[in-house]
Amino acid sequence: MAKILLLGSGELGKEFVIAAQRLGQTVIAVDSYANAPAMQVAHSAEVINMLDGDALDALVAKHQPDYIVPEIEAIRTERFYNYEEQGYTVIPSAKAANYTMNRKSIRDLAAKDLGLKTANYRYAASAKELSDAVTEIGMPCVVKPLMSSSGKGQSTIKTEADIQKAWEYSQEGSRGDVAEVIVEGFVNFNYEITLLTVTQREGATLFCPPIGHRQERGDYQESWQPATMQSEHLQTAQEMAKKVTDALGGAGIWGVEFFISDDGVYFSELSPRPHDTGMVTLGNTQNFNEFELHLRAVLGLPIAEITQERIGASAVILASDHSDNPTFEGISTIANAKKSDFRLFGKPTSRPYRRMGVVVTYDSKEGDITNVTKRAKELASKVRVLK
Ligand SMILES: Nc1ncnc2c1ncn2[C@@H]1O[C@H](COP(=O)(O)OP(=O)(O)OP(=O)(O)O)[C@@H](O)[C@H]1O
Ligand SMILES: NCC(=O)N[C@@H]1O[C@H](COP(=O)([O-])[O-])[C@@H](O)[C@H]1O
Ligand SMILES: [Mg+2]
Repeated sequence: MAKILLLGSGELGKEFVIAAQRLGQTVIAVDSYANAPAMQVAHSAEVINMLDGDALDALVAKHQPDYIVPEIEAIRTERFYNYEEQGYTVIPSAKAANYTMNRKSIRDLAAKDLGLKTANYRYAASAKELSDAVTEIGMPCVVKPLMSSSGKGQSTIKTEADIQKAWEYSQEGSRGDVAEVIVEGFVNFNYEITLLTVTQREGATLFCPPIGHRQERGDYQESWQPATMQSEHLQTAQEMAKKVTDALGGAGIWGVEFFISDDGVYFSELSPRPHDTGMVTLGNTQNFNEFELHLRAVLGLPIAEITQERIGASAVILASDHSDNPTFEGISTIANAKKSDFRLFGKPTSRPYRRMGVVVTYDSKEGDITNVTKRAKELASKVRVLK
């Protein structure tokens, strides 16, 4: 029986804990607030500021876990290297968690060291530097805090007048203690995908069928699996995913994000953990969902194969207001729909655009992916989060 210290307890952690419970593992769920989704299904919970290295050290010393499993990016990941030296196993590895929490480390690794094709980019640490970077990159361009996720602090600059706003917005959305931003040339892609990639302690790197998705405000709205794509683009994406996960090292599932445009496949970024767009696998589109695959990789259990069992889609249920007691309207309507299912995450509070639940739809492999995606979107739109 392994003891897992889960650092971050949102919806992705919750499904991971459920997978771990099914295999009889013990999980301590950690986050910065009480009653977070994964805490509701774990053996025990801890509330700490995970950016506080000393608090993190104390927690690891107290629980002496077999596996440290980061679920969010905003963690004092520099300490992970010490834990590895002390003999702890960090998932997928200290380097992976540390590099991916900062867009600068992962982008320089991918573009400079590994030579992967990415958008043009610059960094900026002030409004003035941002203005200079925009001149070099050209408009439109995308600005993101070096430390943020789910599109927080992200905006697109289309005209000179947007520059100051983009800087201010980036500073509001930045997590952690870094003010710097990345400025990326806007990639005019035809579509974007997440390639769920599984690395194992022993055994080959495995790939899930590609997931297509649509984003708004830098945050995912719908995802579908499989994404229709040319086999040569898929092969290029798989090669790039293998290169970057090999360089970061360790075992686990990764969500590797790509843009596919007329001039080929661009690497965007990757999560060293289950990916939000991968919630589509909760519709049993595969023999193992992304959380079960992550768990197997964490525990070092072999994965004989990953197979697509049916097609599916997911669509998010977002809040529109602040509330300390959010409730839902329209649940019986979506419960009544065929070939679909849903999750409500149990987040104790809501805020505008906070993801509170997800709808999944599915069909047989002969079904129509556009139709399945349309159904997911329509069902999700029937739910309202009330304050
Ligand atoms: N350079 C770019 N050109 C065009 N679109 C972009 C670019 N960078 C980001 N986007 C759009 O914004 C979305 C979010 O960007 P990104 O994945 O970098 O943000 P994030 O905050 O890390 O999101 P998450 O944590 O959900 O993965 C992308 O999926 C894409 O739709
Ligand atoms: N794109 C990353 C992502 O989807 N992460 C998921 O969102 C949670 C935070 O949600 P919150 O901001 O609503 O607390 C995280 O804990 C993780 O499960
Ligand atoms: Mg992303």
